[in-house]
Amino acid sequence: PASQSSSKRWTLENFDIGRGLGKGKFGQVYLAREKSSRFVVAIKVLFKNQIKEAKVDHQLRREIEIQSHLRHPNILRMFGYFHDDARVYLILEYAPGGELYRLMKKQPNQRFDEPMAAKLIAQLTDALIYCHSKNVIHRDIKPENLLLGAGNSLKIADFGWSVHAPSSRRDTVCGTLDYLPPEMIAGQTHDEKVDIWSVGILSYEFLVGKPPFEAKDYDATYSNILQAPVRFPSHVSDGAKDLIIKILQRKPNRRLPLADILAHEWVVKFSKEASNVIINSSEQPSG
Ligand SMILES: Cc1nn(C)cc1-c1nc2c(-c3cnn(Cc4ccccc4)c3)c(Cl)cnc2[nH]1
Repeated sequence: PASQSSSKRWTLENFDIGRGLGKGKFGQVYLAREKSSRFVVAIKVLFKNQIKEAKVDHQLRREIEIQSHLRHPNILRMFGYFHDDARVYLILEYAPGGELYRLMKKQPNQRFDEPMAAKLIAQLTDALIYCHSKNVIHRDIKPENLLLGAGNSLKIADFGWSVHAPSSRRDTVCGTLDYLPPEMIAGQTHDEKVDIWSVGILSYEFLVGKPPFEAKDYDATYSNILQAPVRFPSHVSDGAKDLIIKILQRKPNRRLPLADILAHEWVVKFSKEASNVIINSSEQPSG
């Protein structure tokens, strides 16, 4: 709503705070409702001392700068932010479907059918085409950073790692390596093609239920990302295999461009088909 322009001075007084929605490394997200408009949002609360200790305040500033200026149906909106002496509050779009990986874990065999996977891949690709058109690379596309809006629409959240391309990562990678391309784990300069690699990893994970280079430990994963051939279970169709192999090319320039992913026959065919995904009906708000 126009009244929620990001230039308005917000304070906690403007909101009724509801239940906790989730926890991240630096803070917690709460359901909230803006009092005058009764508009429902998610408020991410981050502690200033933790941010300073971890020296990620530049990352937070970048997340705010980037996410508050992006406008796309598959990118979680940031409506504004405010802070008090101890905390920073990000006013974010509320995604009623919750975290994508939870929905995936609920499916039979903990993976999506081809129509659902193709729909998610098409939405993710569309959002990244938009980001790259603004010279923004996300760099941290993984199931934990994907939420579900109304109608199981995909929402990219958490731009904490996004930068303007090209870039050479200075901060140490923490958390899983599974979604990072060879050039990033080797600490080389990288560009927006790192996000294409993540689409390939996620495409595999949506259809198989786990990422292709997953291994028992960090070093084994590292080695797999750099040299292991991608292996597919027999239930993965030839069309899906063709797409994923064309995306997961170790040389960035050989990767299928995002526009060609959207136009790939498997994506076009299945993103139009109805999917029988089990939605988290218990969590859908009534009405
Ligand atoms: C959970 C959940 N269940 N249902 C039915 C809806 C949701 C929901 N969660 C969100 C969330 C949400 C919550 N946690 N997280 C993870 C997190 C937390 C703190 C820092 C970084 C990342 C995101 C958001 Cl931002 C935005 N919208 C959300 N909606």
